[in-house]
Amino acid sequence: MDYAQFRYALGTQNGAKRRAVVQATGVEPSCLSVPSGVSDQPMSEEETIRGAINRAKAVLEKLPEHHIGLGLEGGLMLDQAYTQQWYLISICAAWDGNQLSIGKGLSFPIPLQAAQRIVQEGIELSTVIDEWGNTRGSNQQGGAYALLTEGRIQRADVFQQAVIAAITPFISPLYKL
Ligand SMILES: O=P(O)(O)OP(=O)(O)OP(=O)(O)OC[C@H]1O[C@@H](n2cnc3c(O)ncnc32)[C@H](O)[C@@H]1O
Repeated sequence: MDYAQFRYALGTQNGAKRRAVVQATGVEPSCLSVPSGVSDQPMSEEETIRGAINRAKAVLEKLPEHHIGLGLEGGLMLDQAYTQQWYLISICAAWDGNQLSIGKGLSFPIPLQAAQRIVQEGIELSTVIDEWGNTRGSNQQGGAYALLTEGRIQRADVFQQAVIAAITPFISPLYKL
């Protein structure tokens, strides 16, 4: 399968997200910041997916000479069913002007202390992660995944899998049977 057959437009300038697309497709996307239309810190899976879709559609509209618009969105969700735990999620939406596809990356539990500060102080996850890791711009680098796992998992790698999941239906012949 040739993931490099398309020209991709990515709805952000974020370095970790750009690397994820390069790793997933083997080609450099055109990057343009577009509004997600959701809060800076999405607090549910539904809101995170909506932000990803908004970005994918907006960037393809702005860069119509591309085949696929990609929206990558990070967010938090509370698992009320089993663990009462907050999870970091990484979603990719892919839109070709006709068909929409969603890929979901690794869902990772975040410490209660981080979730409480985000909810109570209205701050973003990256603020807490940068504070704890004594870094700046962690969301453009390894992210919370890298801090929590001491580098075993990188934000770009998680989004890479989400991107592959989202674009494979446009590429694999098995979806056209
Ligand atoms: O530049 P854009 O594309 O907006 O990327 P972003 O990282 O700022 O924004 P997202 O919408 O993907 O994520 C929502 C918020 O969650 C934060 N966030 C998400 N995943 C993160 C991670 O792995 N590490 C640190 N912060 C993260 C992020 O910094 C935002 O404040």
